[in-house]
Amino acid sequence: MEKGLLIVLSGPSGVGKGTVCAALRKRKPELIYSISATTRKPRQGEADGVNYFFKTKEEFQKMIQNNELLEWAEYVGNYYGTPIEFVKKTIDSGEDIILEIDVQGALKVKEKFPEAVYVFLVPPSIDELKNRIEGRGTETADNIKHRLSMAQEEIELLKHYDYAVVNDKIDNACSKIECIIVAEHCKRFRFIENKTKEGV
Ligand SMILES: Nc1ncnc2c1ncn2[C@@H]1O[C@H](COP(=O)(O)OP(=O)(O)OP(=O)(O)O)[C@@H](O)[C@H]1O
Ligand SMILES: Nc1nc2c(ncn2[C@@H]2O[C@H](COP(=O)(O)O)[C@@H](O)[C@H]2O)c(=O)[nH]1
Repeated sequence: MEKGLLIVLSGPSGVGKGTVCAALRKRKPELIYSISATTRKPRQGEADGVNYFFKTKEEFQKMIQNNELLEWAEYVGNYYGTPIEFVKKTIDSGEDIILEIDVQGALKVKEKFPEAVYVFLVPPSIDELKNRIEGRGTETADNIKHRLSMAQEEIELLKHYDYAVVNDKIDNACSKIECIIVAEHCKRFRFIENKTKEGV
């Protein structure tokens, strides 16, 4: 059976990754979303097991020690990581899964899964990124400053990605990601062709 795609979506904080994923969920309900573990405190309206698995630092360290994470990173004073079991199970069953993670984490995934699909969500401008993260109203002024300074460094790592999608309008960004998924499935013919040649 053909394996599912592992799609890694990154981009600076506030660019709209969560918003675009929420819209994609409605447009493409068959796509599976990985739920990350984090030591960050839940924001208003966030629920354990829905937005994140909220962990203490000790619980998170245990997950690292037990090799339960595909990747993990420290971001603005908190830990974030992707539980590996669910990702493996999903792709092995032939379903596509999307990881919404930061750039450091994405580059770690790339070391283990170079064949995954790496998509960078780009803000229309730095001013708009600032407006969005401020407008969301979830972070303190200091935290926003830190996130925006990370954004400058993260955008320089765009060259490691397969695709750049500008999140100007949510529908445009979703359409482009849907096109990428279709294209990547069509590209898998190379893999099938090689297997046929090898007589597998
Ligand atoms: N295309 C868009 N146009 C205008 N506003 C947008 C757009 N996409 C997202 N936003 C707004 O920008 C803010 C940040 O979006 P969101 O929380 O999805 O970002 P994020 O990249 O997931 O951030 P983080 O990495 O911090 O979780 C939200 O208030 C959201 O409503
Ligand atoms: N490396 C990882 N980064 C992750 C993961 N889950 C989320 N994130 C990223 O962290 C920042 C901050 O998120 P926030 O919810 O506090 O705003 C953002 O860029 C997320 O995409 C993960 O499992 N690994």
